[in-house]
Amino acid sequence: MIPDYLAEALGEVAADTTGETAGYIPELATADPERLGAAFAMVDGEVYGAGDIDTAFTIQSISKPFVYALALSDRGFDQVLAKVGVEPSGEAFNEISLESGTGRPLNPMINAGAITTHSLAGPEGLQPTQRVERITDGLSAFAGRRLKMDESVHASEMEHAHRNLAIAHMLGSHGVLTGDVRAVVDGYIRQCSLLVTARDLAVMAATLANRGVNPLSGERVVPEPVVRQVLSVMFSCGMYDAAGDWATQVGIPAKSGVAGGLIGALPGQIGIATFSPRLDSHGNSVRGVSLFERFSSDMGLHVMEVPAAARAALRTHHVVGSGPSALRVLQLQGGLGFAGAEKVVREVVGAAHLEVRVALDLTRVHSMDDVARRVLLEVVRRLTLDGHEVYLVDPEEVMPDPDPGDGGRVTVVTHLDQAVNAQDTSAALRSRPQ
Ligand SMILES: NC(=O)CC[C@H](N)C(=O)O
Repeated sequence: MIPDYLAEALGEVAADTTGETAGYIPELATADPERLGAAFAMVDGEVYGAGDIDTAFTIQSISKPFVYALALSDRGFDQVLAKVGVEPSGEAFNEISLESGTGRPLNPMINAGAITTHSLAGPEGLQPTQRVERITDGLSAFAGRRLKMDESVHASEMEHAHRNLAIAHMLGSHGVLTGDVRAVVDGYIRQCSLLVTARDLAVMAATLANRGVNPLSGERVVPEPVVRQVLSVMFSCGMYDAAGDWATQVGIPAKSGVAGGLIGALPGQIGIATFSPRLDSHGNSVRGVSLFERFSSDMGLHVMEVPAAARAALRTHHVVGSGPSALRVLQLQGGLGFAGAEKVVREVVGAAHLEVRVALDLTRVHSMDDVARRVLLEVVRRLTLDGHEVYLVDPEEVMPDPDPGDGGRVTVVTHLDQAVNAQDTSAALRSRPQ
């Protein structure tokens, strides 16, 4: 089903031959412009694809968020943020743009920031070759397999690296780069010359979506706070001077590369990668952008769209029985976060006509985060203090340690009918065994 959907999406963009392969790197200019592939990697490791998802090409700027993650992990936020900002530049990726005064690059997604970030990967004092090794190891961990370098692309790009060398010398003049500036540029271009496939990139993106744990290998590659930082910067800066359009039209943290790769990562959901070498004026893959626009609207992936789960957290809200033993039942569903739990608060706390007996039915809830748990415990506590009898229907025990404390009392049952039929909560119902 999903591969068919992907194949259909590829079919819809294949006719678009607008754009050009990257002309400023001779090796890339000769790439087959018709190559086209798309891959989804779920956070549980399932990978789907269609088209050229096993064709190797150089990662180029898609390496930038991953090396940024390594630098943040290796050197800490303070050291990295002192050298590289997080503001979108609104300029082309290879603009020689530095923050006035500090000389600090505006963000790690443009070349100035990425060259600086490259120099911050690994512990201080590494030799350039050791730093490239650290980066190769790190990006291989994100992919879940050993990545190799395309020496001919590296040589071709190094031969024409005038802009990157100019940027690096500007960084050196501000003390942002120290030591052998040319060696840093060479290392950065080696990082960009690592060979990946769309399948690899989808897994790398899924590792970010999966809080820094590679869903295939199970290896934790970087800590969660680093992932949040990287995804945030991808969202605001990943598509260079098309970042504004991207945020409104697609709305997924993303990163593009001039060899035609494009990735998107949605926290807790999915890693997406597309491959098509022809680029638009921003250096982003033309067909790749079209595919992401379609994925975002077809699957409701835009981060500003309310996920279905949160919208429908409160499945039903009804009363069973009548008179003093009537039971108000609130049936919740899906993965409960703050938004879902807040709906329960709105329904019951301070409600004008609320039955004495209230049941929160979690039978259809598959998970809840700590915020949701704390909100629901507070609801139970308040209802108890207001004189209500509260039941928690929780057959799968998705709510850990349901005791509200502070005078709150809840009776945990495994089936709703146990709450419906209860006459005397102390005798008829069992609490969760201690
Ligand atoms: N946007 C890109 O992919 C640019 C990467 C390329 N290696 C460069 O530095 O110019």
